[in-house]
Amino acid sequence: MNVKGVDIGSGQPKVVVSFSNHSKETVDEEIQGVLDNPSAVDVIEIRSDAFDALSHEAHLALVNHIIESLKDYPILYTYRTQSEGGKGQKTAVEYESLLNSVLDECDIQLIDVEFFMYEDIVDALIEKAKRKGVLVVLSQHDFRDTPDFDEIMATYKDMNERGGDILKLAYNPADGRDVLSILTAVHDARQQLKCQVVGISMGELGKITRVAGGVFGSCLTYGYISHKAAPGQFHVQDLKNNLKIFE
Ligand SMILES: O=C1C[C@@](O)(C(=O)O)C[C@@H](O)[C@@H]1O
Repeated sequence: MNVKGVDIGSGQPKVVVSFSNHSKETVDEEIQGVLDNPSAVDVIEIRSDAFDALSHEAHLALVNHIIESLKDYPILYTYRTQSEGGKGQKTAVEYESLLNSVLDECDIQLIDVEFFMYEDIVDALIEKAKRKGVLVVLSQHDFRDTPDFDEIMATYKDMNERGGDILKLAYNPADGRDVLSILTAVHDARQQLKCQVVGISMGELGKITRVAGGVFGSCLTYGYISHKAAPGQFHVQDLKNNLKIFE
């Protein structure tokens, strides 16, 4: 899948930088960080749950400011709710309405939709994104546990059936076996499903999934420039350097 010249799903996993700690000033710092490291970044993730204090208009204006400043990069819009480990406190109805406005008013290429949101909301957002030509990253996160292998596979399969373009699961491992479970599930999902997949094991224990995930079939890996968006993330420059080992 080619998005603004970035071929997601071929070659090494593409490096997504998460912009996750926002005021207008920190956004500008992060934008500058990308401009200073242009080859370390493939995709920009706007973690807009950090904008909760802003009005609806100011939120959209800040999203558009980032898009305008980084025109050459594919943009992934993500509003991560508190129940999935983000800062977002919006209700399901507010979540749907915000994502609808972003699809209408912002020039994004990818949108993250939380898979375990109400079914009708997820279906409506997928349908609208497809109409607009925006790729859907269906996601699930658990910052406490890793489900067992069969449950992880079942989630990938359900996400595939519901029409996600990229299926992304991120879990917290208790031990090395949990890390292996997600990597094995990434491998098997990639073999069995038509979709692109991402599997992340968070924290120190899971760091290997961020650099070696591509060996098993992960198409994206998330890093940071100024603030980690999740435990275990690498700076994007370190990610790119480490990915070279697997070329
Ligand atoms: O879902 C993901 C992955 C992530 O949680 C990580 O573990 O790197 C970071 C988030 O910003 C992103 O939306």
